[in-house]
Amino acid sequence: MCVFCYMGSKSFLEKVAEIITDLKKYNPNLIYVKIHFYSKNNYVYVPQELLPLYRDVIVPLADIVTPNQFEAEKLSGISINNQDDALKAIECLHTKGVKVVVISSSDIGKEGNMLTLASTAKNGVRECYKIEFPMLDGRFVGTGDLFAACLLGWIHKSNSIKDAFEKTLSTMQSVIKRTLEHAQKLAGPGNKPTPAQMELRLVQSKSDIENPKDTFKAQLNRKTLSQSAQNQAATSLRNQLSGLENRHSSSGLLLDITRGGKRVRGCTYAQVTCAFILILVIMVTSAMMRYLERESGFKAISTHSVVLMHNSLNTSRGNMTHLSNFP
Ligand SMILES: Nc1ncnc2c1ncn2[C@@H]1O[C@H](COP(=O)(O)OP(=O)(O)O)[C@@H](O)[C@H]1O
Ligand SMILES: Cc1ncc(COP(=O)(O)O)c(C=O)c1O
Repeated sequence: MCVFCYMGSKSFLEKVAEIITDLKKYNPNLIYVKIHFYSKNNYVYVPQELLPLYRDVIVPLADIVTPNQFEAEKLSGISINNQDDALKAIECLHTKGVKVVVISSSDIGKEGNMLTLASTAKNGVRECYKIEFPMLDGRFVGTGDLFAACLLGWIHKSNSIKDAFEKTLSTMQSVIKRTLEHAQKLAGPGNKPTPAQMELRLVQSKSDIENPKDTFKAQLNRKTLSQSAQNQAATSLRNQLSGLENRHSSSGLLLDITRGGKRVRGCTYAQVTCAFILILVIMVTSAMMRYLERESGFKAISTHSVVLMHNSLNTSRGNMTHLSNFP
């Protein structure tokens, strides 16, 4: 497993992409998690010009991403104002190839609440859960990191997104409540805690991290994608398919047969066309034979066989036939 978060420079990011690609080649089971990277509370950590690199190179390499609402908007280009928008943004990230998309926080729930969404994509099937809870009054640092770490740990242990999501939320809320209570005690009545006083009470929350309480139940999101989102998803799919066609036409291949990601056989357009013409010629010749036999009383016989070799198509065998005059 491999987790990356904040990277502030283009060359670092490019190197990360290179390393992940290499590591995945050696170990296809490697899980690469892209956690939040960009911003919090509308504050942007990384240079704006890195966004295209994150969006187009880094995210497609990731198995799991855990953006907050603002980052999900930036990565998908979709402004998230309600659950339908959130589903569109999630769909967009899935179509980039990400298997698990979790929006770690958003303000699209009920007034005063935070809403989180966790979605998986397996064989084209989407499973999306949501959990809503009250937003506490305070700015916390490191919550995105803790969220991603807990989620990854539980996905690894239980292999169920629902279970991992519920346990993660339970830990988060325990840690945050403990942190806020402690910070308010330190600050004194009526005072706003300082950022230092708001430092997450991680060590004190060891048991809540190891054994989360059974406090949160994730609801299956029964809301289906709106027509526009479906169209958008279909467009992405079409784009993907056209990308596939381009790849084939650029390699001159019509058909690729792959095993373990490696092309084991391929046919060019020319090869497939030749095969079709040959089949057509054989069918027409044989129909002519039958017709001439019927009309003339002659007998058509096959005198020899010719083996037609076609380099990358399977070897095919066809009969060359001619007419013999029998008394
Ligand atoms: N103000 C808050 N009130 C309640 N929970 C919070 C609050 N801020 C963060 N959290 C918890 O932390 C998790 C991650 O928070 P988020 O704000 O998405 O992190 P980041 O923006 O750092 O990626 C949320 O799912 C939530 O459980
Ligand atoms: C520069 C920087 N600031 C703050 C954070 C903490 O981020 P968050 O509060 O979103 O977990 C990180 C974590 O990656 C970071 O790299």
